[in-house]
Amino acid sequence: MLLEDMPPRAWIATTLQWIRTIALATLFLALGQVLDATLAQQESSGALLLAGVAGILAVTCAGVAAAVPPRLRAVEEQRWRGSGIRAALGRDPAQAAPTGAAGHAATGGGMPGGASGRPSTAGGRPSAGGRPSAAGGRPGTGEAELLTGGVERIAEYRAEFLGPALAAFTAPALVLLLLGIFVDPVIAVVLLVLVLLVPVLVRFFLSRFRGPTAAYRRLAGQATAKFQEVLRSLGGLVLLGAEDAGRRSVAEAAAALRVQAVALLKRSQLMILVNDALFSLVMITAAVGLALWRFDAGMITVGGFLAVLLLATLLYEPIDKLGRTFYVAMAGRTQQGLFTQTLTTPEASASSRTPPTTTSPAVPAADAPAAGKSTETPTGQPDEAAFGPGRGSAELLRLEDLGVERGGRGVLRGVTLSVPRGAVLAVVGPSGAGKSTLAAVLQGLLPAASGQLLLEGHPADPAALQQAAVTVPQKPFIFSGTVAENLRLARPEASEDQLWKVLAQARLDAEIAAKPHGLDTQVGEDGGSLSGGQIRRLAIARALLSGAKLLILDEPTADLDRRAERLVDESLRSLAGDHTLIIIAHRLATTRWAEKVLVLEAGETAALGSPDELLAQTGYYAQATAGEGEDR
Ligand SMILES: Nc1ncnc2c1ncn2[C@@H]1O[C@H](COP(=O)(O)OP(=O)(O)OP(=O)(O)O)[C@@H](O)[C@H]1O
Repeated sequence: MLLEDMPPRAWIATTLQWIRTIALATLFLALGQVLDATLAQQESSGALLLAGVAGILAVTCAGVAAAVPPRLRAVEEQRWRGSGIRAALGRDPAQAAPTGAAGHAATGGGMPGGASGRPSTAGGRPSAGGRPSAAGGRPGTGEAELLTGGVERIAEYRAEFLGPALAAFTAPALVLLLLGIFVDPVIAVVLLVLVLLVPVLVRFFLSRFRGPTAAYRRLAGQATAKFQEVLRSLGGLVLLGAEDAGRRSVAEAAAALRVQAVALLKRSQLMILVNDALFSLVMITAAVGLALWRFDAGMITVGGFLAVLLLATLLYEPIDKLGRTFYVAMAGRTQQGLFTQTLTTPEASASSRTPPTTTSPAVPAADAPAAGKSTETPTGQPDEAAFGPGRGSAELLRLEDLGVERGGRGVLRGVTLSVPRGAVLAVVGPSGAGKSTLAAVLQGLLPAASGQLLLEGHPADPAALQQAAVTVPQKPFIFSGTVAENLRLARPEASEDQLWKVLAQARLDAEIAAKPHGLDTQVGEDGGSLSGGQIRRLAIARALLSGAKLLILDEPTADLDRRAERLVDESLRSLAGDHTLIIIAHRLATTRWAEKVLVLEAGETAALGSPDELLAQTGYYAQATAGEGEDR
């Protein structure tokens, strides 16, 4: 089981450690020979040379072997995280875990804290809530936890524990073999018996830890579940003025976890102490006793005696390794099992968004009216809801007398609006007018306190809204991977053609094509190698790839220079007609091409009309637009 988890490159570290062990053993044997030769007043330069070469080889191998695991860890971390994100967002069970770990879901691993320690039931890790919302098509909070801390532990286990541990556990065989051949087979056999007792002792100690580890994991699961629960119901808690109760319950769960963590740490310290004191003592005492006995019997020389003592220190390596890293192993293997299990369940594998076809737009909108071709009669009357053709198959969203409360206060009141498919609606208004609140309601993140919100003619529940809408935030989430990987967050199975298609729609294709690595260009941490405008357009492309029916853009041109703003604008304009866009805007320049502009003031509809109509009036829109003109 250990071997199947080992990444191929971990063998480099293992092999180097083996060479180091042989080199060290050779050094110790050579030192014994030097001692014998010196005592006998004989030539010892050959043995000295051998000792020198072996010493240098041992140091070199140890140095290189130590450098491999951290690098491998970074690679493993990226691989598992990427795979997890793709699986979580793409619901592709086949991709859920990188190769080499598929079998662990079923077994939960043979280490403590595996199957028994997995708090997936009885108040443990919140399986339902923590799952990716299949409807939402995004990873759930439980998975977010796995994709962050969990992945780190898996990478640590696979890259930094397995290779060195295998080397450490096999080292005694090499040492005893050399001891048997070059010093004394009897001592080698007796020490072998002692070394073989190590696995028994290891099992014993690990079994002592199963209980506390399981308890710790159960409490950790409960604390996480509590935290997720409070987060999920935060809106409700705030509305009810019950934030303190939520805070208290999280604090209680965290306190219980802290107590258990301290207990676990105490036991861990005890284990390391017992390790160091007992096992090293036993091994060295046994080696000294055996060497004395064989020396008395005239079976070994003084140099052989020295070699036995020195070689005995190498026998202690497996226990030493275990004492230092067994936590890494336990946590990593458990997380690996959880990871594989969580991301390969059929529940998590149901894709709910309609994939785009190569012949249709990424967001199908067969009945969408062309941009600027609304049949609407211009109006500046607030509550007429006269945007789009009204009820009917072409209507994507309808808000009827919608009211929203935050902090016990009505922050949106009586908003009535119809948004047809393919329409472009800009929402503007002074700070605090309720623009973000409206966006949150349309994404299913805030409930309506009164009135109705209809999606395609049906009352919209939060899950349906989360499914239908994708938001491009002001600061889009871009992770350090390639352009293609960032796009495929939204649709892991997307073909290169589909990626190029959405990049073209977002007016980013030419810039990506001009880069030497094209779609495989690394975007850097937080998209550091891309400009602000490119990040915005990449996020727009990703939103398009998701196939969501509604794109909500939060200040799409905020903080951009004029050229970048123009490119983002162009990209959005090209989507009009085929995609339904709602643009939350402070900068009114970005709204000039919208079909309709909803002006919110103090939570109410102050005006609704085309930009030209609103400019002809004397309200907020005309004033703020004039103000912007002066600023520029
Ligand atoms: N979490 C919250 N709890 C209570 N009230 C809130 C909360 N968030 C916003 N509000 C209030 O709701 C009202 C509308 O805020 P909202 O953020 O929707 O306005 P906005 O038009 O988006 O403003 P801005 O342009 O500054 O982002 C404001 O009065 C604000 O104080």
